[in-house]
Amino acid sequence: MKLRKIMIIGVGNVGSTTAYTLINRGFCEEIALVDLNKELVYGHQQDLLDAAAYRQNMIKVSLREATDCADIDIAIICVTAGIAQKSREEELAGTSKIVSSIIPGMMKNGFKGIFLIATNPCDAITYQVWKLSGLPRHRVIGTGVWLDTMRLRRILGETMDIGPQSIDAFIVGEHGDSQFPVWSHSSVYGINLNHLEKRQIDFDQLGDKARKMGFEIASRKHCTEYGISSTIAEICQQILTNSHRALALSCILDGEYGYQNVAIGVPAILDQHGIKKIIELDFNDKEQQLFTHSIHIVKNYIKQLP
Ligand SMILES: NC(=O)C1=CN([C@@H]2O[C@H](COP(=O)(O)OP(=O)(O)OC[C@H]3O[C@@H](n4cnc5c(N)ncnc54)[C@H](O)[C@@H]3O)[C@@H](O)[C@H]2O)C=CC1
Ligand SMILES: CC(=O)C(=O)O
Repeated sequence: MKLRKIMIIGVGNVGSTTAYTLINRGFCEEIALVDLNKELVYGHQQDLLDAAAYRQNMIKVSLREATDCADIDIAIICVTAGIAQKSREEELAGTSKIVSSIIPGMMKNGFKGIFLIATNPCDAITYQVWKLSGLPRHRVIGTGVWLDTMRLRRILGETMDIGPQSIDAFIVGEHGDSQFPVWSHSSVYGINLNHLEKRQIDFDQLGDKARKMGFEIASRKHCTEYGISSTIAEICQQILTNSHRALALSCILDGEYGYQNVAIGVPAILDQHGIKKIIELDFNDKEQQLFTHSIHIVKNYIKQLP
């Protein structure tokens, strides 16, 4: 049986918590850590190995260079030169420079897996990794708006006293300020949310709360790590188990929704090869306008890539 191997590039708050989450979920056999800060990454490796010792299955936690990647199934990008404090766009110049210095070397050294990007601004960096890698688009995926979607489901769940897993609401667009919830397609057991709680709930306010949650958290603890790490682990698990589940991810569009040459958050089905199919939603007029606006925002970031 082939061992499943995940590489984490950038082992700071997000990378180290992702490694810990992967260990506790137990569906891969090796987690390869890559970071410029050799002391930090050695410390994380030893601590993570202590945690892995509690598992029934053998999980190797290795230290590697990004170029040592020919046997890796999924490479997670969570590097940064400094995390954003107000808008994810603040990171564009710094993170795109780091990404340019990493991806070509990986491709030269035979990377054959799937890239999963969490680094911000997530959609633009997903596009950059796709361009630099030359991989088919189904093998380059951004975490996109899946975290925002889970935040929305969590907030709705608290308000409606229903478990988040039973709420089929989701967000599309940029992982940033121009994202929006698709209320026209949001339901509980097939009952549209607008019908279910028409008078009691201010849906726009809840959507706004989900959109701002990242900075609500970061303003208090400087970073967000637990939510995104569960998001990353969830996406890896769906890929490595060939689940065919649909999540709202940053995908490279090639004609879907009438756009191409852009990465944006849309629902997509995941299988062992990455994105199997992008689901095209029938937006109402307002949603279509919001989506077009979000596309323009991301395209503007893409123009600024090196
Ligand atoms: N997509 C999402 O929903 C979320 C995205 N993020 C993003 O994730 C990224 C990471 O955030 P944190 O972990 O909090 O930052 P951090 O500063 O704690 O970690 C970044 C790590 O990258 C390493 N690094 C920098 N350049 C490198 C290179 N060339 N090669 C290898 N490692 C390198 C640093 O040494 C550091 O350990 C940021 O872009 C942040 O905005 C964070 C939370 C949620
Ligand atoms: C930092 C970030 O992108 C988030 O927590 O949503």
